[in-house]
Amino acid sequence: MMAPDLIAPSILSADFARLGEEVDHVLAAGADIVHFDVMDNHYVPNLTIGPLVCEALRKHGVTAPIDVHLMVKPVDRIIPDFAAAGATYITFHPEASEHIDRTLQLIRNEGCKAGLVFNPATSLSYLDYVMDKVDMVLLMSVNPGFGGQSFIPETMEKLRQARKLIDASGLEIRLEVDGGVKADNIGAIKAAGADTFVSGSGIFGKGRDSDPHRYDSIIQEMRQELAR
Ligand SMILES: O=C(CO)[C@H](O)[C@H](O)COP(=O)(O)O
Ligand SMILES: [Fe+2]
Repeated sequence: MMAPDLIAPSILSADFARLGEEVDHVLAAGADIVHFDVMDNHYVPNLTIGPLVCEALRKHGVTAPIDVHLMVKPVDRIIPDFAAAGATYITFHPEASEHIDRTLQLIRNEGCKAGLVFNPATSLSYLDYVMDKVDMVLLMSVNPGFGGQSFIPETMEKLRQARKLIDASGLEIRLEVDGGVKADNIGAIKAAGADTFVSGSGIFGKGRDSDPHRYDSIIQEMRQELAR
């Protein structure tokens, strides 16, 4: 049985000068979880935000799950800091960890849900011996590092493969997709097997200054596409 759909706005495309307000607005508009992109200018060619910002969102009053997508190498030493800062999910790229099994266990031992992230050219075979230590499989539908890129169509077939693996495992594992997700492709992405949808520029893209109800209408449109 498929888990309920979750819409996860990526704050990478939010207005960082008003981050707390942006997160409040998007959650009030009906988003389910907050996708938090952490980039280190080493594993990926961009630099973003760390545990202090995650903690600041919790202090601001955000109670929704925070989905921390680590694009950092090495990965292990930052995990306890994110757990202490209030992360709910912590996902990482297998290429960024020397010991994937150990990193997954570290995340769960810190009290968070653990996930593996697959770049467009990364094989799903990384799941082979760790399926029971994973709460989330995240398929990148762009190469990581930047918001606003186009969805890579080959992701659809990979999603179908990942859905089969998850269903065959009988475990409760979310299948998330990240990169180029918009209202006009979210329905097809769900049909391919995803249940958790990250969208950055698709939600925050134009800002809400021109239309204060923009986040409500875009999330409503996504929900309608998911319900078809
Ligand atoms: O992990 C990411 C990039 O590495 C972002 O989550 C992703 O790109 C979201 O942005 P958009 O929806 O604009 O593609
Ligand atoms: Fe992401």
